[in-house]
Amino acid sequence: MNMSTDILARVADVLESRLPANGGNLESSYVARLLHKGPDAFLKKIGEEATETVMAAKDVDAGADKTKLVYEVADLWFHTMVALTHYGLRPEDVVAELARREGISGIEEKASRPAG
Ligand SMILES: N=c1c2ncn([C@@H]3O[C@H](COP(=O)(O)OP(=O)(O)OP(=O)(O)O)[C@@H](O)[C@H]3O)c2ncn1[C@@H]1O[C@H](COP(=O)(O)O)[C@@H](O)[C@H]1O
Repeated sequence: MNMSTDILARVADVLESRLPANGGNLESSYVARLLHKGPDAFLKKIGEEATETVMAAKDVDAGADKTKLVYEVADLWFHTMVALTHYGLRPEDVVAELARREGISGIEEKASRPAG
């Protein structure tokens, strides 16, 4: 693993420790509270952060600096990682899927799908 995937794995370890089953502390942990509230709460956050990402990208198109876009994508990745944690998945699963797709053109992949 490299530095980028190391940080994803370390954050995922912390997120797992916040699961209700692992005694996540509702007093001190934002993640424990979000996981405790359940899917509706963190899936709503993913929708919000995706929208904020789109808005930040449009701001870059209009001349704004790119820092806000990085913040919003970090918020989006973080909240998707909370969802992965709830569903018993890891960022390594997503990285493995991207690795599987590496070098396969999207156009080629779509054309090879069964008709119908
Ligand atoms: N990467 C993050 C991270 N990114 C964003 N956030 C929090 O996500 C929350 C939502 O952000 P918003 O700007 O949408 O805030 P808001 O509108 O006030 O939030 P809502 O009340 O609508 O949910 C804020 O409280 C942010 O601080 C994060 N909280 C935690 N982490 C990671 O998760 C770890 C565990 O966090 P805790 O469980 O809180 O200790 C941390 O050590 C970090 O590594």
